[in-house]
Amino acid sequence: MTSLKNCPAPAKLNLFLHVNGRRADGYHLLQTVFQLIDHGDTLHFELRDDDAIRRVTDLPGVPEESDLIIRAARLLQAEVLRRTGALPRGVDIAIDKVLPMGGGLGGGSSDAATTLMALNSLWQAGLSKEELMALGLPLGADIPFFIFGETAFAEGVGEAMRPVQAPDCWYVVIEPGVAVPTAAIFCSEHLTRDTPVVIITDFSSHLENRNGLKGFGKNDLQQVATKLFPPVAEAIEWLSAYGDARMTGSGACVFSAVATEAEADAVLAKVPAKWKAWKAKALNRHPIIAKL
Ligand SMILES: C[C@](O)(CO)[C@H](O)COP(=O)(O)OP(=O)(O)OC[C@H]1O[C@@H](n2ccc(N)nc2=O)[C@H](O)[C@@H]1O
Ligand SMILES: Nc1ncnc2c1ncn2[C@@H]1O[C@H](COP(=O)(O)OP(=O)(O)OP(=O)(O)O)[C@@H](O)[C@H]1O
Repeated sequence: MTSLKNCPAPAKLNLFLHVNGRRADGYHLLQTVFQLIDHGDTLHFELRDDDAIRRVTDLPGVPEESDLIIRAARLLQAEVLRRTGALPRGVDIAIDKVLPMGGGLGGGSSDAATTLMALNSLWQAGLSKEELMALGLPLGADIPFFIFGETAFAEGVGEAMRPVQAPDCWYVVIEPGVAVPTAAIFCSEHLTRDTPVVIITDFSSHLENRNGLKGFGKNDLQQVATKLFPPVAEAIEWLSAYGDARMTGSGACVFSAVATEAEADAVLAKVPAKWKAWKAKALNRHPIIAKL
C-alpha cells in the first residue's frame, strides 16, 4: 500500500469539563467526557520516493513547520528510525480543513492523531495504541483521546481514559467566529480550579437519555471565555432557548444536544446568518478504526 485517502479526523465535544486543580508545572487537572462526533477534517496520505514529509495543502495561519500534522509525522518517522535503524519513506499529506482553529473542537489534535494512526499503518511501524498515545501527548493534550478512539471519560491532564456509551443523540454546533487561545483561558486569575471530583456513576444515568448530558456538570472554562470573548456569550445565550447550551473545550464553539436529526434541522433553520452552524451525530468509535 502506498497511499491512504479519505482518512477522517473527527471533532470532539467536551460534554462537561471540570477543573479540579492545578499541578506544580502549571497544567490543570481536568475531568471531562470527550464526545466523538461525525463532523471533521479529512486527510490524505501518499508515500514519496524520498524521505521528505510535506503538507501539500495551504493552511492559512499555520506554517508547514508548526503544523501539528507535520510535527506528528516527523515524530513517528524519527521513532521508527530509532527502533529499526531505517528511515521510512517520506509522505505528501493533503488536508480538507473543515474545523475552525481555536474552536474547542480539538481540530489540530485530531489531525495529528489521524496522522499518527494512518502512518503507523502505511509504514507498517507496529506501534501499539498506548505507544502512539504517549508519542502524541507532548504535541497536544487531546491527541491521546483521539488515538484512544472511543467516546470517553477522561481524568488527570487527559491521559487516564475510560470508554463510556455515547448518548444516542444529535448536536447543534455554532461557531461564534472568534478563535480562543487555550493558554489564555487557563492562565486567567478568574478561573475556578476547585470543582469537586465526580465518578462515572454520578452521570451514567444521564448517558441513557437523548439530551447529551443535559443537567449534569458544566464547563468551568466557559465563565472566563465568555468574559474575554463576548461573541461566545452571545451564541450561548441564543442557543439556550433550544436546550442546555454549553461551550466545548476552551471555546469558542458552543453546542446543544437534541434527540433527532429533524430537531437539529429545525434549530439550524433559525440560527442567525452571522454565525456558521451545523449538526453532527454522536459517535461511540473513531471512524478511522474501520478503515485501517
Ligand atoms: C481544554 C481542552 O480543549 C479539553 O479538551 C484541551 O485539554 C486543550 O487541548 P489543546 O488545545 O491541545 O491544548 P495544549 O496545546 O495541550 O495546551 C495549551 C495550553 O493550555 C494549558 N493547559 C492545557 C491542558 C491542561 N490540562 N492544562 C492546561 O493548563 C497550558 O497552558 C498549555 O500550554
Ligand atoms: N493541523 C492543524 N489544524 C489546526 N490548528 C493547528 C494545526 N496545526 C497547528 N495548529 C495550531 O493549533 C492552534 C489550535 O488549533 P485547534 O484547532 O487544535 O484548536 P482547538 O479546537 O481550540 O483545540 P482544543 O479543543 O484542543 O483546545 C491553532 O490556532 C494553530 O495555530
